[in-house]
Amino acid sequence: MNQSKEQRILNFVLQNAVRGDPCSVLDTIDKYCSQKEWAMNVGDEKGLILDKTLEEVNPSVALELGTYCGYSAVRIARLLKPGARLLTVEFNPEFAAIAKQMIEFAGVQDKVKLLEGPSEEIIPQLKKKYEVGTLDFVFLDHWKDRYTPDTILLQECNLLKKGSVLLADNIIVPGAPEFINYIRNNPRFQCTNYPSHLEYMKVVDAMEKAVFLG
Ligand SMILES: COCc1ccccc1-c1cc(O)c2[nH]cnc(=O)c2c1
Ligand SMILES: [Mg+2]
Repeated sequence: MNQSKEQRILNFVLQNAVRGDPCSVLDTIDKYCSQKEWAMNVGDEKGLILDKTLEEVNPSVALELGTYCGYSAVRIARLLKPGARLLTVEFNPEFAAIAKQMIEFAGVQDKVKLLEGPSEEIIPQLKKKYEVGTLDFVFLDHWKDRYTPDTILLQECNLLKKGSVLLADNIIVPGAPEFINYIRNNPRFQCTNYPSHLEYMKVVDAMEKAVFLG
């Protein structure tokens, strides 16, 4: 059975990156996906916006919705302070299996907990099953039509506190117009738009930061 693109990306990392070196893993994925096969990693340009937001927030507990191959999980985990942790949610079992290996190869497995399943099922389990109090940072990078319902669910589950930061990918492409309408018209969030480009392409994209005001 021929390999998936995600398996080819992982194999390229296993053969070309330095085990235990997150930056080497990120650079190797970016090299493969810009030169050989495009893939929906947040990438190096929008990745810098993610880095800067993480350095501002310096989260103790971070949540990622949409793991894919684990690129942004590695990107986030490499910047976490000692004792801080990332919970990352992936619905697709094939992607989750690839991401698990990617995270372990990068050596950040002690900081990352990969949760396989639909976000709408996992979010309500975070407090009791995964011992989460509140979330300092949430990266939304999954199905665009889940951005709004999952943001509402995070609030309903009391997982956000004053100052919690949401960062959403793909505001332009594929686009999340309903989320933008919801979050920018919601007085409980302070929003900032970050223009950028679709990963590995000259196509315009953007990220949106939304700070929960409590
Ligand atoms: C499967 O579509 C791939 C694609 C095709 C064209 C343009 C954008 C995207 C795209 C880019 C992303 O960063 C994404 N991030 C998370 N979940 C996505 O579905 C996603 C899709
Ligand atoms: Mg994305």
